[in-house]
Amino acid sequence: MTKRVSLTQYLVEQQREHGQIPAQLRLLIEVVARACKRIAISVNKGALGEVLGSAGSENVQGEVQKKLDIISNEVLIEANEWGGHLAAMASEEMDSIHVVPNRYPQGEYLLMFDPLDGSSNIDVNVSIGTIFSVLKKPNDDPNVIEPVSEADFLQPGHQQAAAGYCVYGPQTTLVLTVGHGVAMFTLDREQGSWVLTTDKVEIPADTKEFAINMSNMRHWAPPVSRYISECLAGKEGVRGKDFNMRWVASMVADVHRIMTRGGIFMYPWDKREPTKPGKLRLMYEANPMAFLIEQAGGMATNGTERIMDLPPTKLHERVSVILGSKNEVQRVTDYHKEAATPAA
Ligand SMILES: O=P(O)(O)OC[C@H]1O[C@](O)(COP(=O)(O)O)[C@@H](O)[C@@H]1O
Ligand SMILES: [Mg+2]
Ligand SMILES: [Mg+2]
Repeated sequence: MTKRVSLTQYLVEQQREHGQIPAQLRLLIEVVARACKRIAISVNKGALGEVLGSAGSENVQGEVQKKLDIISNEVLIEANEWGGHLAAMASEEMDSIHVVPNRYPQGEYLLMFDPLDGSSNIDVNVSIGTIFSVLKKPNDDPNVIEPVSEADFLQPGHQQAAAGYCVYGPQTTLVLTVGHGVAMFTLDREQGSWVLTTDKVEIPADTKEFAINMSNMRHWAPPVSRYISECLAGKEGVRGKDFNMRWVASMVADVHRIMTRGGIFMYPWDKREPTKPGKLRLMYEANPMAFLIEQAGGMATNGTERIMDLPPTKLHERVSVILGSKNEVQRVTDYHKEAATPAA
């Protein structure tokens, strides 16, 4: 029988043998993983646990909050605030940052999360998830006590110390990077433990599968229309191969499919609200997913630039997202560059 490796064992190995993560970060990830287990329990209760339906409130972005959005947000805050590894948290569901109260020990990390991703899928029993990202507080000199501010969070994605997501689907799976590859852990529901099920995830560079909300087609920019119409032309077109399409409408589930078998995911800028860079959030969705995708050998851009190099200007910033199999993301990015270059 092959030896089962738990999340704790994996993280301890990363810390001790490879010197890749400090103890504080290891403990912080374990707290987040425990919170995800609690969220999974609520998700699994469904109609029996009064967790379905709208909460009757709106978040800072004007989106209707579901009960599970609020429950998941509370679980993550409650689990993390007394852990002693954090200075503050920020969430898609909160207007501003949540500083760890000073009755609890203070840590040097900042945690950001989309507590419940794919909210429109909660009530219809389709896969949803939690996405998280960890940054280090810029001034972590223990001799200088400075209050945490929103500005501390505005670091580009390449400075993330860790990122991950948990997908609540037929299986509950935690996918994690601390900057040295990507590992997947499946929740053993009987034992209540995370078991390493895939190490060193690798996304194939080529794919025949794309994920985009096709109902927005008429609003897309020309490079996106060009790419998708070439995919749709199949074997007879310039690509010379048939493509398949998938759209779960939970970023976590769509990205998890790409992590597992490759593909390209796009939620690009479109003409509906030209001043809005995109629908997805840079800090809670795009940056952590870009970190995971790159760590698995894929690529993530906003059409022209690497997502993880974008300097954030505000907490709830939006961004255009193109990520997944390297050669396809490169192709869409090249189309954007060509479109921006005036013909000679
Ligand atoms: O319904 P649309 O426009 O296709 O949008 C789907 C996208 O919106 C999101 O649900 C946004 O996430 P939230 O549920 O956290 O707001 C993504 O997960 C998904 O990719
Ligand atoms: Mg989301
Ligand atoms: Mg959400």
